[in-house]
Amino acid sequence: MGKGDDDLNDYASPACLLHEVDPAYSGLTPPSRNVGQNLPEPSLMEWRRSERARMIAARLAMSARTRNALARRIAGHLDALIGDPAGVLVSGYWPFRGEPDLRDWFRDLRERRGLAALPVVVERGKPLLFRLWRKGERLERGVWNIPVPAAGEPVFPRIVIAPLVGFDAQGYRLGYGGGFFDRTLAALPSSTIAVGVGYEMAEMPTIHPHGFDIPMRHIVTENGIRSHGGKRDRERPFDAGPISP
Ligand SMILES: Nc1nc2c(c(=O)[nH]1)N(C=O)[C@@H](CNc1ccc(C(=O)N[C@@H](CCC(=O)O)C(=O)O)cc1)CN2
Ligand SMILES: Nc1ncnc2c1ncn2[C@@H]1O[C@H](COP(=O)(O)OP(=O)(O)OP(=O)(O)O)[C@@H](O)[C@H]1O
Repeated sequence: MGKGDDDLNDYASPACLLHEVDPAYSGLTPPSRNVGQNLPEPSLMEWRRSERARMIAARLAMSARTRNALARRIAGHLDALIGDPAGVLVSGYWPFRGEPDLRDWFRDLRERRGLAALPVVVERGKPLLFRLWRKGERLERGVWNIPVPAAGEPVFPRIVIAPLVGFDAQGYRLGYGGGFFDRTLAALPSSTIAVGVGYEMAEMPTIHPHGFDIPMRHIVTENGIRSHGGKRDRERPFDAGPISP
């Protein structure tokens, strides 16, 4: 995808070498044997760690060209989901470790009078805050070197787009393991619409959700939209209709 006014070019060095770990190395129980069971806490943590490594390695194994093609398809589904973005505040993310690059889509959203925001890590163990991400916004490197708006009052997105490492059939999202989006969604009004975004290959039978894991209202991959907001949505998982403002 193209470079823009707010591009930081060398941001993308991975914050860790997780993607180089061979999942077979961990020797953990395969996920299919654990579906529907309550794993003891330490082994669940270990299992999540190895699943993260496996998922990140798999997406980084795709070429940048393939990832960009998938990101364009994801962007098309986001358009169908959100409809007219005018006046709607949507939080996004600055892509790293092979996440779908939706920066062009966010630029386009702003051109259609939508408002974009980026998450800021305040501190480990605390909710994220969001700052407006306007055209020409000055970005600085935040925690883990992720670019964040350098200044601005906190804003409260109506739609939170959460990049995912894995997702399951219930709409639960596996992230990088900081618990940031769970804490953040718990702190935001319940009217906030959480949209998990990732590649179809990130689907897993279950992430073995904890009590604190908050399911996404929608999961968007290159294949379409899965909605988990209500009974009717669940019956028509690929026909969610636009989100009304
Ligand atoms: N592009 C993008 N930006 C984002 C997120 C995201 O998922 N994607 N976040 C979504 O939350 C927040 C950052 N979350 C992160 C959480 C953990 C690590 C990380 O590197 N963690 C350590 C291990 C941490 C631990 O286990 O305690 C590591 O992998 O080495 C990086 C970012 C805010 N910005
Ligand atoms: N609402 C919460 N309140 C307190 N602790 C939480 C909350 N949500 C998550 N945590 C803590 O965060 C840790 C990581 O959670 P989890 O494995 O779900 O992260 P993740 O969803 O993969 O990461 P992220 O959201 O940062 O991408 C958990 O072990 C838990 O202790």
